Amino acid sequence: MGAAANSENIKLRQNALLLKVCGMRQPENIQEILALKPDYLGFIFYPKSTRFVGDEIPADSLKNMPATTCKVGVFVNETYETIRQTAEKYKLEAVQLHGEELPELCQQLKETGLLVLKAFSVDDAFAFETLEAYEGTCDYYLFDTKGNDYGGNGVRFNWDILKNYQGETPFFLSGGIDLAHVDQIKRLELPLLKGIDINSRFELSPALKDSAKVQAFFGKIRQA
Ligand SMILES: O=C(O)c1ccccc1N[C@@H]1O[C@H](COP(=O)(O)O)[C@@H](O)[C@H]1O
Repeated sequence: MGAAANSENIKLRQNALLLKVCGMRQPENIQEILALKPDYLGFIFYPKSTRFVGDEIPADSLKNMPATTCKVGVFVNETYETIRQTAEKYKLEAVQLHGEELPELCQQLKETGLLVLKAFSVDDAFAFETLEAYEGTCDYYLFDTKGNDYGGNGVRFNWDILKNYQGETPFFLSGGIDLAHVDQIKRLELPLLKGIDINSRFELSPALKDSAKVQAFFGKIRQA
């Protein structure tokens, strides 16, 4: 799917929470999750992650994905060139920058037509002023829990802190989200919350998603 078509799709679905399943790797498992029609599917291009795609996914296998699902590459402190080349190779439509990437890199990548999600590690001391420099440089923020690793820690942060967010960029909620959290998510009164990202809490083993559990989550969250 091209970037323009993709942003059109996202606009059409902007009233519902966008659902992203991250950390995919095995081709059969990818097909199982695609059958559930996620809005975004994430692939980790961070070599130190247990979910690193490595060579397990032939670049070709990501080329023929349904137009309704946006392919996201997750990167940690990579260069512009590496991200661009990887995006080209795997035909990614979006990039999630999950390290200490600067606003300039977000802007540069956005200008290429890629959708840009910039992740921030949140704890009770998170300084929302940090985000001011990123306004307008990315399409979404992604608020994840500050933990030992860059991502995939499986731990939630205190969502109440998001009431302090004064910015204009819409965001995804991430970090340890599990099936049991659906009701709490639905009660959140955060107008700029546009998407939910699930990952390690839906796994049978690293990068292998439990499709029945993902289906249960999607079913509950998509219920009016
Ligand atoms: O999942 C990983 O291994 C990972 C590694 C490096 C950067 C990001 C990573 N995953 C992202 O982490 C968040 C939260 O995941 P979890 O629910 O806490 O397991 C999610 O956005 C993933 O995209």
